[in-house]
Amino acid sequence: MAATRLLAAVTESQASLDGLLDPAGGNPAFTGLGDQDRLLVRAILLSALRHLQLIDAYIDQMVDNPLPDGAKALRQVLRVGAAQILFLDVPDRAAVDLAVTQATADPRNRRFAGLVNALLRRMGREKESRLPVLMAEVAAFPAWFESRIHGAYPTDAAAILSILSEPPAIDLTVKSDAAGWAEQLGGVVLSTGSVRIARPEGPVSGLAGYDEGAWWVQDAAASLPAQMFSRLEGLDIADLCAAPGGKTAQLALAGARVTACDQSANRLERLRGNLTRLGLDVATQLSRAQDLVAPEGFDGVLLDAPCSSTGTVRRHPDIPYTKSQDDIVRLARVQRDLLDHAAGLVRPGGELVFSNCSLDPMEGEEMVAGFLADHPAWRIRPVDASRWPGLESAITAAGEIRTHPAMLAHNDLRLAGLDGFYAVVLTRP
Ligand SMILES: C[S@@+](CC[C@H](N)C(=O)[O-])C[C@H]1O[C@@H](n2cnc3c(N)ncnc32)[C@H](O)[C@@H]1O
Repeated sequence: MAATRLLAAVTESQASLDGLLDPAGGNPAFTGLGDQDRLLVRAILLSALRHLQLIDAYIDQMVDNPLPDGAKALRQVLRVGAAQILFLDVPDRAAVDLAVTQATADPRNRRFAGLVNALLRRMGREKESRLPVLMAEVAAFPAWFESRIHGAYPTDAAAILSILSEPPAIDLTVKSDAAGWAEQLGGVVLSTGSVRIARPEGPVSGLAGYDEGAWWVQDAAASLPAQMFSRLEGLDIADLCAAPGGKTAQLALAGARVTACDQSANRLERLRGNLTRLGLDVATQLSRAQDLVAPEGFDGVLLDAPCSSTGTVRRHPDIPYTKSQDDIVRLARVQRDLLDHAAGLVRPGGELVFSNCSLDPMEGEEMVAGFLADHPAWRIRPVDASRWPGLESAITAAGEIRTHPAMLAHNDLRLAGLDGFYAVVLTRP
């Protein structure tokens, strides 16, 4: 029941999956479940959303008459059943029985219980032969999303779209001894300094080093912006959109005096908890970045701005269904406002690092070009392309960073890929 209700919330009401599944304040249909059921529901939702276009096309091919628009509740039951049958290690019989029970329990679906039973059983019988054909034929994501990726990455779009349906590896930013932690956790050290491990069966909090605060989870691409300041030790640095604090931790670890600001009390609380576990000390400020007043200014400012997050679809497969092109336009405006304000907080000669996890140039290269056109004395300080071996292609001609998920390719898909990120260092005259 919970899975169909939550899938409906994402696909029909554009609710964020992270928000729905948040242990503190998430949807009661999820938070009220026991641990095992939560794991299963999460796995069903991730699989259903990663393969939603394919699942829908499969369902549509199997019914004689197209499901009417009014049959939304029925489609959610079929999607949840199909996700288990096609992509999860759940016995087909159990997935079919559960779907039929659900259909029977809902007055809107009761008369379709026979259809649910027949369709899902047939899916189980035929999947071996039909799934590969559908995978080759059906576009993986909604048209608006695919078209933005094709427009921005004409040569890499196919590789990007293909890896976006894969669950990502886990990258850890370690306080020290990356080689030692890689050996202990069975991972590899990336050129970013991160330790990459294949996704463990259980929660990461069960891994060695978690309790002692030796590392934190942070995609390798997300670890780049904080590394881009030319100097941090002993400097005053503001982290304007800081929670949950991955970049704040890097800045503090490098010896900066950090003021971590976020507009969300809950998320700032999470940041404090994370920094406490890591034994790192920073000042926190609950504030909108636009309202932060600092007459003395800062030596450096990090603006890791809110964005469409399209670079993180591997871990947030709801994004193509909860965001739209209009959101990208709106968020680019928000980012520009925040960037203008952030610029005013930088001391003369200081650095402003702007970053976000969108794949869309409108929220990155184009937005920053607009800022530079309006602030002609500001400059990009180009990143040295040899700094992170293997990521040379992530440095733009202007010296910005532009990563995408098809980078850091690996034969073992469990260890491949990178979040999409944009980052640039801007210097104040
Ligand atoms: C992409 S997340 C930041 C991730 C964080 N920098 C990290 O590395 O862990 C964006 C954050 O910006 C915060 N935020 C959004 N709009 C804001 C604003 N106008 N002022 C301050 N914080 C804001 C959100 O609450 C969210 O925590």
